[in-house]
Amino acid sequence: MADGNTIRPGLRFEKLTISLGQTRLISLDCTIAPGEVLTVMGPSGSGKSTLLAAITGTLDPAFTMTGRIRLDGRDLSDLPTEARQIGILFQDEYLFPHLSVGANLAFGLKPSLRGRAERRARIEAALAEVGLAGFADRDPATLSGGQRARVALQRMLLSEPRALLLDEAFSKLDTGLRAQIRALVFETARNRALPVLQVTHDHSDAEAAAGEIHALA
Ligand SMILES: Nc1ncnc2c1ncn2[C@@H]1O[C@H](COP(=O)(O)OP(=O)(O)OP(=O)(O)O)[C@@H](O)[C@H]1O
Repeated sequence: MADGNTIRPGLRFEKLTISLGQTRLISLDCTIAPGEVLTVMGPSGSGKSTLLAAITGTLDPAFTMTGRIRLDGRDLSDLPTEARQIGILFQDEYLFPHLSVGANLAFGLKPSLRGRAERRARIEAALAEVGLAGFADRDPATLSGGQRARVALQRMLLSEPRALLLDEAFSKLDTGLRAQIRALVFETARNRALPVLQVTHDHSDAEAAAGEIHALA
């Protein structure tokens, strides 16, 4: 059913509440516009993972959710997880250790993309974009932490997400690398007009995002 909100681009939380029994964990009513970042901070147990689960469609039935989450106007509750077009980066890159870098990136490609040459070209272009041209046949274990982070970013982007979630995505990187990868991720999100929701414990992540901060109690 069309209404004023259905055409609004970005990731929108419409009077979203998530509770566990009588305890209200999340109360959110805002829009993350394309290219903007919302940082969610809060102590352990405050509901950060719960919010991410609600967005990806993996919320445990123990929680009660009211309100809506829309992505580019579409109500996400109508869609299964795999159809939500949400990209996620975690603190671990989750690259498959027994597969080459190129084979890892192939997991990001849409199944509808057929043709070996086209798939190979997409993978090569994704690697070149982050300074890793020629790395397709490398074993992930031979890459530095920063290189692995860039492969994980590109694998996620190959799936053509329409929003990006960062789950403590930079917390395993040391200070210099953290700033570098973080700048790359935020710049990429701006260039691709992706709304970003980042969950972090780190104030430098929040400052670097230069967006709104939502504190959970
Ligand atoms: N499946 C579940 N069933 C019942 N309670 C749960 C379940 N998953 C999480 N919780 C509870 O919900 C609350 C929020 O948990 P959540 O994992 O979202 O916190 P968090 O902010 O991500 O914490 P952390 O920073 O430690 O990862 C906690 O009190 C947790 O114990």
